[in-house]
Amino acid sequence: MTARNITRFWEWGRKIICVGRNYADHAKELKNAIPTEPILFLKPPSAYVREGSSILVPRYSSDLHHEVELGVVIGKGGTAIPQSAAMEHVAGYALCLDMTARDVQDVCKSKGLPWTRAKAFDTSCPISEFIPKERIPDPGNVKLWLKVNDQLRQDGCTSQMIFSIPYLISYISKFITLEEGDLILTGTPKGVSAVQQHDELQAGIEDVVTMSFRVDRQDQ
Ligand SMILES: O=C(O)/C=C/C(=O)CC(=O)C(=O)O
Ligand SMILES: [Mg+2]
Repeated sequence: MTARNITRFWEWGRKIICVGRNYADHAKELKNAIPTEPILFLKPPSAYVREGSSILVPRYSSDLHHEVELGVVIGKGGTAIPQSAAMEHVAGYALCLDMTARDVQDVCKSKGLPWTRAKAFDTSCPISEFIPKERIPDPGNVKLWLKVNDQLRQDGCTSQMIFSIPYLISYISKFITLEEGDLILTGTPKGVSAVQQHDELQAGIEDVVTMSFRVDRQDQ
């Protein structure tokens, strides 16, 4: 068997663990309280989409939102990882979008139901190339941005996160064993908004990476 290559972590079929409301300005724009502990949800590996393929608006949604986020790629698995050792478990990063069917999420929230249909559908996790750890020496202080059709919508910095990357790795690994190839989406800054069929999304992390995706609709 050929050795697996972490730079193609999305092919491994591992977990995608997402953190919600980790930026106060985003929690406020959706009129949510600031969390006192991390809010977590999952996406399946079938949510991944790579540049060259389109983000598909699910048939059942008419309000698909972009959320630009820093993704943390786990390189060494572990359970109950102490914060002090957390960064030793990181192989690198990816720029990610947490595509969210906001209308569906609102219905789920009003009924007290999980967000799975709103957050975990096919193509709900567009990602950049793998970014080796050394290229982002301080992941707690990098700027993320997103444009729709050349118009800037999101422009945030990971220094605004409520819960830091080491804290999140430690917190999550207390009840979900982290494995090599897992991805943690660390939450979005403010500026989320709706996208339409034929829109072009561009996103980046400072001078480290950019990526572009086109939006299409699922066949009716
Ligand atoms: O509670 C809401 O209305 C929305 C929460 C989110 O979608 C959370 C995130 O995914 C995030 O903050 O990145
Ligand atoms: Mg999100």
